Amino acid sequence: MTAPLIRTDRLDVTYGGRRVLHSIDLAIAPGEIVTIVGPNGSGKSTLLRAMIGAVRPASGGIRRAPGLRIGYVPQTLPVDPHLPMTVRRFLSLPRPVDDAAADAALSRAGLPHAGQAQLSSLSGGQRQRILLARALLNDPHILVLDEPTQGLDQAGSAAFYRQIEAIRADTGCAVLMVSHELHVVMAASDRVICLNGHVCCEGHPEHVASAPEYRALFGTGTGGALALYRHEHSHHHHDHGESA
Ligand SMILES: Nc1ncnc2c1ncn2[C@@H]1O[C@H](COP(=O)(O)OP(=O)(O)OP(=O)(O)O)[C@@H](O)[C@H]1O
Repeated sequence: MTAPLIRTDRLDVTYGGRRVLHSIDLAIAPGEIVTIVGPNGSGKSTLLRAMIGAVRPASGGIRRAPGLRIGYVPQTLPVDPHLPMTVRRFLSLPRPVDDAAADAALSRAGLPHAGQAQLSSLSGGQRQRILLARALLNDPHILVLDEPTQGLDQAGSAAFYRQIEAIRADTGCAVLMVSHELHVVMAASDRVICLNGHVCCEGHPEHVASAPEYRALFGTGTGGALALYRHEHSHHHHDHGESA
């Protein structure tokens, strides 16, 4: 097996003595798309932030491949979206980038002509793509996205995840993202990890969607959407006999 880009080893994170992540073992291989799902407060953002080095583990380790470049997409725009500022200028904060790099990143993110647009004029979906473009500027080995489709409707989310898949196909980067919408991301994920302070279950998206641990957390509320997904995309679906 190829060496992972990032791996955690019995990772624990505590806030003020309260443990929010417990003994997480997780490895991301080059080029794979991994989605973390879990209820509110289950530690999803904390896990991402620990993996990029923004939160210190209480115990356990995190190993990153030497020279690893990470592209991080935060939940929301880190500047006031009403400030008068063009997209092009935003992409040069905090580090100036040349026009060729900015254009390439905007194209990859699916907004090739947005450079001169004002940030304030963008829709929620377009703003997410600008954040994605910014994360692509340093040609990352891995993209890390924290609920990138928050506030988008299902069609907008699906389009965003297709863009992520296209970027992976073009650049070969790995993707680690948090999502609430398993039924929307499952088509674009190689592996899903269901988190609730610890790893409840993981595996192929359809395996996780039908796992009792996942259903205990989320109920069967996505059953209809899953059926729709299967109907549309997997006419030859059959059970691979995986067990939790
Ligand atoms: N900086 C912090 N200081 C103290 N507690 C925090 C901090 N950040 C998060 N927490 C707490 O840690 C727990 C996990 O939070 P986290 O944001 O990682 O969960 P999440 O799964 O991403 O949640 P959501 O789905 O609501 O975004 C929550 O109980 C949260 O209140």
